[in-house]
Amino acid sequence: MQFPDSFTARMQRLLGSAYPDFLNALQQAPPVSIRVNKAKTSLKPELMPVPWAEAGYYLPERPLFTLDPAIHAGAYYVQEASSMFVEQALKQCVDLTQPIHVLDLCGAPGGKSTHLASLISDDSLLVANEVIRSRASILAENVAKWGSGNALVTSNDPRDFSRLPDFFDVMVVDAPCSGEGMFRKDPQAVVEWSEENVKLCAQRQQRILMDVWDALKPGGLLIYSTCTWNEQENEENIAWLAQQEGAESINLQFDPSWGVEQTELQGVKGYRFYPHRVQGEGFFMAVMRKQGDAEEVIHGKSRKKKYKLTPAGKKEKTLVENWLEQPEQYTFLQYGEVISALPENLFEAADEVYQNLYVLYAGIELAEVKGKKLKPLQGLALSQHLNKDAFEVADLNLDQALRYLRKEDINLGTNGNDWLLLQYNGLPLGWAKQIGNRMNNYYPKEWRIRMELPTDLPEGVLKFNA
Ligand SMILES: C[S@@+](CC[C@H](N)C(=O)[O-])C[C@H]1O[C@@H](n2cnc3c(N)ncnc32)[C@H](O)[C@@H]1O
Repeated sequence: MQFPDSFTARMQRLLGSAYPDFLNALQQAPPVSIRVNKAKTSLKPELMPVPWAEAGYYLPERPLFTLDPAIHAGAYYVQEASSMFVEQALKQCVDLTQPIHVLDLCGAPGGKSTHLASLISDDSLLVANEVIRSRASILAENVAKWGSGNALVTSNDPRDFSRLPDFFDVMVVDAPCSGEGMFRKDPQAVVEWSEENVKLCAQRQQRILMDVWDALKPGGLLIYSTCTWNEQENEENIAWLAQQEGAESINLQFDPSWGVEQTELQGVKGYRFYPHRVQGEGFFMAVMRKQGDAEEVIHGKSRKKKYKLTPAGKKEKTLVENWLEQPEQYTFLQYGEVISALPENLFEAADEVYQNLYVLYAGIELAEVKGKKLKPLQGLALSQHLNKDAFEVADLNLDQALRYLRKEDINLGTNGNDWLLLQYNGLPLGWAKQIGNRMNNYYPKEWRIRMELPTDLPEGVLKFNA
């Protein structure tokens, strides 16, 4: 792999005598890692753990993930290991037992959003945002598959968040960057790299940070990250923010054997990931605390009386209530034909988000009203809070599961007129409607597997027991 001269010169300056090791690591195959959804599976895989992430594991090789139904069920997410370091910032700096408001500003495809969803409490709110609409749909899909039920997926420009002053306790800005850390995984990133682009990225990152800063509560935490190594987009930007806003740099504690490199510029600390030191791609992260006292801001106090969210009708609520475990913890909402559920304590905060942002997906989408009947929705099938006992459930083998996920007609030899929840290894995949001895496949068209199935189907990536 040939790198631009100025990139090489900078990396030589940054790494000194370790530069040949770095170069050598860039020629190796990138490690493959996943993060397991512990709310969906009790499995502890016999795999090497990612040291800084409780549910992170390395795989010995890259399987054909598409052919593993468990990934479609949201039982795990394929995520680059270095970026799982965000977990350390959350665990070390935030009381995760308390209800908090968290923003993942640059969210698609959803690695950090699904990770955050696993770390925060059920009564905390996650706003997973992605400005680019087509990418926001992918984010919504991954958030729905993860199934936490306390996330809102929005598609807004960072500047729109100024409409929510002092709203978030934690903000993750995983900024669009020049992508040097992805050179090994994505040769196109090398082609697109230039000093000019580094400069443009750094300026755009400053703009993004300024645009969202007001939405962070006094005393709130900013987790800033990029997948690049140049200082302009990393330490220099964070030092600039500290100077502009008087934000305090937060120091993280970790085992030196992890290989994470700590840097400091003007008293501001950053954490660097290099492929010759960690099993992961290039990554940078810094943690800052906004000045002020968090106690000054009271959550959930709405200044307005008129809500945008509409509670579901009594009749509809009664019909869907037992579809969730612990329904008493939810408020049931209806917009148009869709009935959804949100943790009850999040109603005010979610309404505030609805008043000010474009919301694509919210909470648990439970059902669509079809005349006098209700059609269960995909969000319910994949929810961590689904009450399976409320439905007729059918187990699929690997071949049937993949055909179902391809949206093919499958025949299980059943007879009836009910909705069927289809599952693989105990993991719900979606719905089918029985019509006598036929069955209609209700898997979402946009999510379907498009590849042809091989004749020899591989085993799943992991043996999941739900
Ligand atoms: C590094 S990626 C995010 C990866 C994601 N956090 C994850 O863990 O899966 C950066 C994201 O920022 C989005 N983006 C691009 N321009 C942006 C802008 N001006 N403001 C905010 N986000 C932007 C990109 O579309 C992209 O999805």
